[in-house]
Amino acid sequence: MDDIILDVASASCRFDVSAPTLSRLFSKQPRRILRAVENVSFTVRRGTTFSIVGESGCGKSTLARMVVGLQRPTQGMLNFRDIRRADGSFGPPRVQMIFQDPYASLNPRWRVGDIIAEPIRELKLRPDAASTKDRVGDLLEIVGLSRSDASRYPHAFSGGQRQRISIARALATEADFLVCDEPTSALDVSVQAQILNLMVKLQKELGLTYLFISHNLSVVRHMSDDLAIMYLGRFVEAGPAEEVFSRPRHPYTRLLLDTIPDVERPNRERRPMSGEVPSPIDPPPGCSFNPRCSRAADRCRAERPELRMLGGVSVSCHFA
Ligand SMILES: Nc1ncnc2c1ncn2[C@@H]1O[C@H](COP(=O)(O)OP(=O)(O)OP(=O)(O)O)[C@@H](O)[C@H]1O
Repeated sequence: MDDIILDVASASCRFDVSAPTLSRLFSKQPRRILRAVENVSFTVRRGTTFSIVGESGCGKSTLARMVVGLQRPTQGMLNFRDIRRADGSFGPPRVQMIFQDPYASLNPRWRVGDIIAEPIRELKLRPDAASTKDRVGDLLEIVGLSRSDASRYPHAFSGGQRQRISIARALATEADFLVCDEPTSALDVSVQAQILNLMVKLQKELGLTYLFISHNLSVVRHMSDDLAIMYLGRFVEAGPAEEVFSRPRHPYTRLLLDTIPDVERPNRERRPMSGEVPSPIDPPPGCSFNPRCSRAADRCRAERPELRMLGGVSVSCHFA
């Protein structure tokens, strides 16, 4: 399946973080604009996983929130294309978000069965209480829990099980497109793998499309079809995941790759990520990565490199 389901064109999100007007006028401070996402373009193909990776504060969550409509872009467009579903209906995909902290996103006072049934009732996806209950049971089994878990409360479950409940609730809406914002980063490594495997299995079985956000390249390594590396609000490298992993062209991508363990090369030297991400309010001139780049030259400090295509991958580096 190669049809485009999401089209993002030159999307930006800027926040005005100036002091309140009066105090700004008295102290003659200029306006302070934070560029959380700057001029980002990409497409997501139906049934695939598009991953966005970058350090904390690079704008991943803001982009995810724009995709689900929780944050308006200040420029550019984000468009979901109509799709034909298995039941024959035609229309925009149903989009749901899965958050990092499954406990915070589940109402602790509700039984799990009610949490999962709520969207089914709200969207009138089942004709009566009995078939809703049946569907809840099916969903619990689909995510690897048991039907009897419906009567328990969220606190009775482990972090990994709670994330399974979040996934079941998202699927209860008959979602086609899941925006997953660091869905495993609050979990132990072994549990992370179980949740990722579940997501891969569900994608295959249900034809789901994922926009997967992570700060950790190793998390997305085995599940991404396409990958974008984000730095200070911009994509610095984007393309087919295999190509980016096997031939990273941007120095920042290489740095991110250097920080993750490689089972095939266990003795490889692993360099820790050094330096701080500059402020998105006052980004450095030229390439925003230049203060941390070992290869930075005068040109990098003066001129911002545009994204250009190199072997099927777009890269913004003067020396790629
Ligand atoms: N509503 C807001 N008002 C002002 N600034 C914001 C707002 N939301 C996000 N930001 C800023 O935008 C930048 C990008 O934040 P965002 O949360 O998108 O990054 P992130 O890559 O998801 O980081 P993290 O992984 O830590 O959540 C940060 O500097 C953040 O402080």
